[in-house]
This record gives sequence, C-alpha cells and structure tokens, in this order.
Amino acid sequence: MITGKITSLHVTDVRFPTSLEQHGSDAMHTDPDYSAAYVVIETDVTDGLKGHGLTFTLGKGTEIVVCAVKALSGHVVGKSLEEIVNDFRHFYRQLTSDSQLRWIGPEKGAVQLAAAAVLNAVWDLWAKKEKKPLWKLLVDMNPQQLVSCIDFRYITDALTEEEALEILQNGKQGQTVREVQMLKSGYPAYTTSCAWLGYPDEQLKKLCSDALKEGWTRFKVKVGADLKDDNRRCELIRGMIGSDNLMMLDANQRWDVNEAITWVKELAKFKPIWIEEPTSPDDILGHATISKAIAPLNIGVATGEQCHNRVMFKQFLQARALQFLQIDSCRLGSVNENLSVLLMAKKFNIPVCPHAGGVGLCELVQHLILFDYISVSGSLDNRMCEYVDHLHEHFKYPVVINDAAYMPPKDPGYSTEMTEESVLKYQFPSGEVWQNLLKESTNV
Ligand SMILES: C[C@H](O)[C@@H](O)[C@@H](O)[C@H](O)C(=O)O
Ligand SMILES: [Mg+2]
Repeated sequence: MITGKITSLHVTDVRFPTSLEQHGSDAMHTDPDYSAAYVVIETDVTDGLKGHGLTFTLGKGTEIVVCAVKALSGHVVGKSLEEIVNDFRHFYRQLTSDSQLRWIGPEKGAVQLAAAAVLNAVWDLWAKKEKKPLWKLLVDMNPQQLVSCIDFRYITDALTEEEALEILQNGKQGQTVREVQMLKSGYPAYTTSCAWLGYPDEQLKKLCSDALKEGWTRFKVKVGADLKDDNRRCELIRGMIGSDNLMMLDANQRWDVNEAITWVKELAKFKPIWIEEPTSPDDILGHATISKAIAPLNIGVATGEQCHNRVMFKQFLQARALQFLQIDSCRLGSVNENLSVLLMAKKFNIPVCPHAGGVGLCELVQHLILFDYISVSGSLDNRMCEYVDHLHEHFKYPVVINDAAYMPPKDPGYSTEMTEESVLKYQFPSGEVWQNLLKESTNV
C-alpha cells in the first residue's frame, strides 16, 4: 500500500521521426514528428511503484511542454497519493489554477497539456495501486467519488453536480452486462491509418486493401489542401470500401467557414458521415454555421482534438456546433476534465467518438471510452473510437485490437508506461535515433 509520498517527478522529451514517411500528415501538419512529454513519478514506498503519464505533442512543441511540466512539478512532489485522490477536485484546481502559470493558460495551450501529462501519471499510479486497469477503477467507483474528481467551475450553467450524480446513478443500471459485453467483443474502432494526406495513391490502395482484409469497416480520409486531390482520393477510397462501409473526412482546421461549406458540398457525393475540424478549433459559432449548412446532406461536424477545455466543449454543445464529440486524453486536463465532458455529452445527447492515434493516445483513450459506454452513455449508436496503427510497440501494455474493436486492457494502470529502451533510444536529442539522424543531416 502507498502510504508514503511522491518523491520525484521526471519528464523526458521523447520524439519519433514519423514525418520522414509522412505518417500522421494532414492539411495543416505536413511534417508531424509524433512526440510525447513523458512523465514518471516516483514514490518512497518499498515496492517501487511508479506512475507514468504523457501528453501528445509534435516535435519542437515538446520542449515547451517539458518546461511547463517542470514548472508544475512543485504541486506534486511531496504530496501523497491519498492526499491527492481524497480531494482530487482540489488538486486538479491547484494544478490548473497556479496563480502565475494560469496567466499563460488558463486551462489551455502548453500549460494544460503539461497538466494533463502530470495528472495522467497520477491516475496511472492510482490505478496501479488499486491493481486495476484505469477503466475498471472508474467503473467501480461510486457516483459521489467520480463527481468529487471533477472541477465544475464554469460549467454549472450546463451541468450541475446534482445532474452529474443523477447521470452516473442511472449509469449503474445494466453496468455489469455492458462490462461483460465489452470484455467479449470490445469497443468499435475506426482506422485513420490508410489515408494520411502525404501518402501517394499506391500506398492508399495497399493500406486500404490490407485494412479491409483485417475487418475494418470505418475509414477516415485526410482532406483540405487541394480539392482535385480530395476528389481523387475520396473516389479511390469509396470505390475500394464500397457503399456499406463508413467514411469520415478530416480537414484539420484548413478552411474558413464559407469555404468549408462549399468544399464539403463538393465532397458530399462520397457520402462521408462527418467532416472533422473544418475550421479554426476555437470558432464555435463558425462550427455551428457549418453544422447547420451541411445537416441536409446528412453530414455532421466532428471536433475536439484541439478543444482545450471543458468550457469550450460546453459552448460547442450549447451552440449545437458539433454532432460528434471527440475527447482527447491528453489535450483536456486528464481523466478529471474528460469526465466532465463525457457527462455533458450525455446530457446533450451527443455521441462521443474519441480522438486517438499520435503516440499513446489509443492506449489512454480506450480506458475513457470503455468507461463512457459501461457507466455513462450505455450506447454504441453513432459511436466509435479512432485507431491508428503506429508506435504501439513502444508501450509496455500496447492496445489490443480484435476484429476492428478495442479489447479492454487487463493490466493495472492507464497503459501509459513506455519501455525504458524506447525512451532511451528516442529521447531528444541524446537518444541513438536522433543522434544518427542529426549526424546524417550534417553530412548532407
Ligand atoms: C497531426 C496528427 O497526425 C493529426 O493529423 C491527427 O491527430 C488527426 O487529426 C486525427 O484525427 O487523427
Ligand atoms: Mg483529426
């Protein structure tokens, strides 16, 4: 049992050179090196239990988030896990409202990503201490405990604590049946791996045909840079997957509002079910305008991977500006803030389809969406979780996909732990992989 204190917090800049092969490329992020600010917290207990956490970043951005994690570490080191989780709401607020650091947030940008990395490590530690996978820790918690982890500041006009409790109490009905169902069949997933923007057509065809053989039925395609290319790529993918399988489009914030409407109308013939991030992630009313304009085409708006806090999500919901809500395990303030968004989505009756991929996002978010199904939404209608087939080999407890579904993790923790070998090899700039790449670039 952990009775001792958290004695240290260590953060590492871990980067993967994914941009070399255009993995992860989209209309705005043309050279993404999938990276993580990777946090390890240690305790003074004799069994050496540690908590691991991360937030997802791209290349250079990592060093800024690493600095922010260091700036937050004083809030964690010296506290005991019990002290934190017994008043988690207070701890969440302390971390996200540091009265100097909040000036460069508040609850957004690099400081919020850093808070997520730290909190993810705390949740991992807690779940490991309870010897449960994180989703199961959440499922087994009572409604009062869950609600005590949430900071309701700024959202009570949309969701009160009493309403949250009621939703969670109702969610207890049928929970065991849903848990058994998930353990047997898993949570439905879609793939983004086939159609990154920088992939040539031959690669799209090969990946798409492999994915179909593996049983995938839902495919996301990157669009937004060039309409002619989008038409060709969508035609190719729709042709291969047939009319019964689902297609989603992702523009990664490329367009202005009216441009988005025109462009989506043009691509509507390929029958996508959603357009993701059509415009600036901060333009809530713009998303509402787009939603209204494309609703007659049976296309919804999806967004969330860059929605930085619960207040933004509240407004998206209030303004009916999204039809698919994409939580992110590392953009929002960890499990605590994600809980509040899952509950608001339930109240507004909007399906949650999490953002994943990157490095570690699939490992983390599977826990949240399993909890959502088992204990909050109780529904799989219009719901699926993103999957991207990259970098799982660097994790100690990688995701398990079976027949295009996430199988519930069984190992204790939040699946956040990376292998020591990978951290050493990919840390920037001293890791072997980066030393070799840097040498190559100076030899050119
Ligand atoms: C830079 C990244 O790969 C993004 O393109 C990616 O997160 C994407 O938007 C997604 O929905 O998976
Ligand atoms: Mg996206």
